[in-house]
Amino acid sequence: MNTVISVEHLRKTYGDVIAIDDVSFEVRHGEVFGILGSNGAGKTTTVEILQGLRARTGGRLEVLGLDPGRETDRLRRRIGSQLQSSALPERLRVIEAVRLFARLRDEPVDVDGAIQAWGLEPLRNRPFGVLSGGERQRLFVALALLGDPELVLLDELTTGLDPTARRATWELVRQMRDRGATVVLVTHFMEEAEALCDRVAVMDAGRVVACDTPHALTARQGGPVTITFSAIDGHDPRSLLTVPGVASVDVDGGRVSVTGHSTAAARVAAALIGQGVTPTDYRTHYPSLEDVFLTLTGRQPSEGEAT
Ligand SMILES: Nc1ncnc2c1ncn2[C@@H]1O[C@H](COP(=O)(O)OP(=O)(O)OP(=O)(O)O)[C@@H](O)[C@H]1O
Repeated sequence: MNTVISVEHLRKTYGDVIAIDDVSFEVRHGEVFGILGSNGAGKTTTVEILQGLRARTGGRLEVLGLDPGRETDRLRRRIGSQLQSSALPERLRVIEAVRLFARLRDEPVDVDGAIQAWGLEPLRNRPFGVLSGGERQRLFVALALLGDPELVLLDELTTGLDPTARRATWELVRQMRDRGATVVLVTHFMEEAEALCDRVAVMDAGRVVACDTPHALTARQGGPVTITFSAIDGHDPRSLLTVPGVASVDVDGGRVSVTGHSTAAARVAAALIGQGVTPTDYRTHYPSLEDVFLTLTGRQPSEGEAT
């Protein structure tokens, strides 16, 4: 699979502040790659260096075969980048914004096609200033994707959106990927990363502390699976300790709690049925990316950098 972005030992300092200490990762063609981290982890600095908006202090970097530090203009024509909200004047109409950005592309852009594709037709003549958060994001996605860039960089795309608008925006990201773009998505929403990303890099204090698929990370670092159900008269839950993969069995206030390897959930269910016991409230909690994040960094994704 082609490598679209290759980052090796990237470093960025601002005077005494080490924003990026030592970051390495690769992004492959056609994937949605997540960069996760709490506030101040170095995510924005990383994606700004990737598109040549900031100079690196050290390390090697290649984006679409180009050096963002030296070949910035050539690179910018091939990538789509999400704007910050403040980047558009309040009175600029949606259609005017799309036309303006279309002119910045080398190749002719089908403006009406873009308006249709991203559901902007009803908003066509509305000024940017009156758009809702979700409508703005839709416009930003459309602008980032004008001219079908090979690589799209999105930084905190859904911050400030309500759950419905957030899910609608996730759909837009999936559409980008289906059109063949490679997407780099900066987020501190673990649920978003789990829903969208093929692979994620977890950043903490200027370093990548893990990089893999969400599934591999949760299987490796998310901790055990927990199974709970109500104790049943005449059944000794400790008999489950002999089930392969089970690590512990506890009974507390009539509630049985079993922990173990991810394969234990199915095996415990089978063992219970074999013992003639069928709990009606059998629940399984699989570790999530949030658990992984906590294990790896010792903090919640929304927490700031420890000082
Ligand atoms: N221009 C700058 N001058 C000095 N320090 C900076 C500058 N830009 C960023 N930093 C510092 O570098 C570190 C990384 O910042 P960055 O914005 O990349 O983090 P982030 O992971 O994107 O955080 P957030 O989720 O809050 O946006 C932070 O400690 C920040 O204060």
